[in-house]
Amino acid sequence: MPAAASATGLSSPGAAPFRLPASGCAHQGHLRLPPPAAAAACRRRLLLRCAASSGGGDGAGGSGGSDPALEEQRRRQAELAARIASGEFTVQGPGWIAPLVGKLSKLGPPGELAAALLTRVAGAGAARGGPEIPQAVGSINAVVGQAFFVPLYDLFLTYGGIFRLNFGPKSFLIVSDPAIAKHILRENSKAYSKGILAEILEFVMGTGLIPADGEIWRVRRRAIVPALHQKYVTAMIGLFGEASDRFCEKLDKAAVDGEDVEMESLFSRFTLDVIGKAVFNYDFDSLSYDNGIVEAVYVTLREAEMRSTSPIPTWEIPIWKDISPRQKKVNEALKLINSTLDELIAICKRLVEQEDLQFHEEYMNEQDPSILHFLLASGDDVSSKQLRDDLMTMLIAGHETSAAVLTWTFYLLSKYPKVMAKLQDEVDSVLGDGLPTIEDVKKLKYTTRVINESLRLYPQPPVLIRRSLEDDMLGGYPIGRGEDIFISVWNLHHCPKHWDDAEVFNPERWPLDGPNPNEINQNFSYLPFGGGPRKCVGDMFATFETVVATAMLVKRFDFQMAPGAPPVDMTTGATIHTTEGLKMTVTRRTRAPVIPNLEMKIISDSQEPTLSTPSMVVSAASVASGEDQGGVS
Ligand code: HEM
Repeated sequence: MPAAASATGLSSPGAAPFRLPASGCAHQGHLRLPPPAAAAACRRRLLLRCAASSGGGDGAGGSGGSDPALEEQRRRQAELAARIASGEFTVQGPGWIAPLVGKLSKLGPPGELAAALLTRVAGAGAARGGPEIPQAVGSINAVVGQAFFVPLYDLFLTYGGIFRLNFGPKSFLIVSDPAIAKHILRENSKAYSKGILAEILEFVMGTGLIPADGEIWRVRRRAIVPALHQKYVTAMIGLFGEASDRFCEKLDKAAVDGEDVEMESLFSRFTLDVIGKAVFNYDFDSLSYDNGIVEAVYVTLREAEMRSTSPIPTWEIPIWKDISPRQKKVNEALKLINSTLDELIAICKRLVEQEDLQFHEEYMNEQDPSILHFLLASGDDVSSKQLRDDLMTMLIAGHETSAAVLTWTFYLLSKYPKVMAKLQDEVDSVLGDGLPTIEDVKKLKYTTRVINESLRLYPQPPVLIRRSLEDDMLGGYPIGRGEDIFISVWNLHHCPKHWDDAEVFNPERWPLDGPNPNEINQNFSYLPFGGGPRKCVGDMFATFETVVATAMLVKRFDFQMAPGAPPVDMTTGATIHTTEGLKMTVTRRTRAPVIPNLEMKIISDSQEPTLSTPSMVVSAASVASGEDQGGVS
């Protein structure tokens, strides 16, 4: 269970956002930072606390032995801690800023511009003479070579639930406090836009639902949400099962050939196949083939990820963007995707025109249950460009996220064999030989908890991005319009104050008979699908997809890290990737032979079951396949 979710603390002036331990380590703004020696002592205490709660040990599952990835993570944390303690990131804010901003503002437009710049560099609080948000300045080197959200965790432990981070002229507010996250995402969501995210994604998603703001977002959200109705999501379970079955065939071949497999790329292909069918009824079949369109999708995705992590926007440099081979490739990929989407839209339009249409709330075309079909059948009055933007957005939103969840779930399962054993027990008792049904999925409660817990440890994406559209108060601090904000879901999900043994993969922390954990019942300490009006529209879809895939894969196979596999480290794009893939050895599962007992049902030649005693069953199919006799299911 989450540890006590206190949202009051020492790091802000009023109703402060996050309370660090009663050691008084949290600092009240950059004007009151302790001297480096005190910071070092404070930092050591924090580290000790975190190390004590760090996972990799036995925990619920018992990985048995130290995890090199965790060791490396600890080493980096200690290194960064030493740099924080040395004062490298700490700026002492001068008290002359507020009066100077006041004077500059009175000097007409040039003065106003200078005041705005100074406000941006110094922070809104200082510029307004109000309490100042704790401030850290980083050298870009602090983030290079590791996923950028990792050092933010250490800074969070030092500076509290909201602090400012400056990289040269760029300034960001880092939010790791549930109450502030709730304020931005839900209570005052209208005052925040997608900011940088919209700018970065414009080239691929245009005004699709993720980057869109204002009226366009409102209209498109209202059109798209109804398409993911209960009946549609239930129908998708069949699709998840079929795709998982194809995945199993692929793994089966590798198991027979004794070849190790790189699971991260396979998960990516699996989820691409699923989302293509689900959103616009297109079979990428990327698990079987590499073709032009699959490559085009990946070129585009990698470009989006590169743009979201690159410090210099080379793609905006006028001549460079026309002659750079990389940009040419991206443009060609986009052209191919757009023409494919246009073709799919045209085909679907023809189908809808020929249909004897009776549109209603849970409308679904049995042959083509895709979201595109629903949107066109609903008479959605939308331009082809907007429709394309929406489809592209869902393709990307529903692809890499689910793939990343599956990747990290299987990594965690390989580290926690007891969790894997319990998971396989549940799956064996629930799933039969056919594809899972909605009833089965509802019974896969532990499997669902495994996914919930994997999403806690590896949230996808690890940060949510916003920009303030007006002045506001965050955790008692005034902030100005135009602030770029990162809500660190990673920090929220790893906060030692909120979670017992925060670093341990422990699906048991979520009771099986309890509600499905979400941002509401965890009061914004757990945000796997965001929160407020911009919450993910595919949360149910994605949960069922990852549950079905996990269940079907672990039913058929055992998974271990391959001998000599590279260490599994994190890197960031839009989601958390591994640095060098997830190389695993996959083996067919063998199960202990079932010894028939007198309580078992005897199957006659005619396949009509005759009961020798009133209760139990051995199915003819399982006898024929040898499943229960140590064979392969
Ligand atoms: C495990 C898989 C998934 C995860 C972890 C996930 C996570 C998220 C998160 C955290 C957000 C909120 C972003 C923000 O507030 O800035 C979001 C938004 C969104 N997601 Fe997902 N998502 C997943 C799967 C899907 C799928 C399968 C679809 C489509 C079928 C989808 C479609 C969207 C869309 C359209 C939005 C934007 C909603 C809006 O702004 O109104 N997602 N997702």
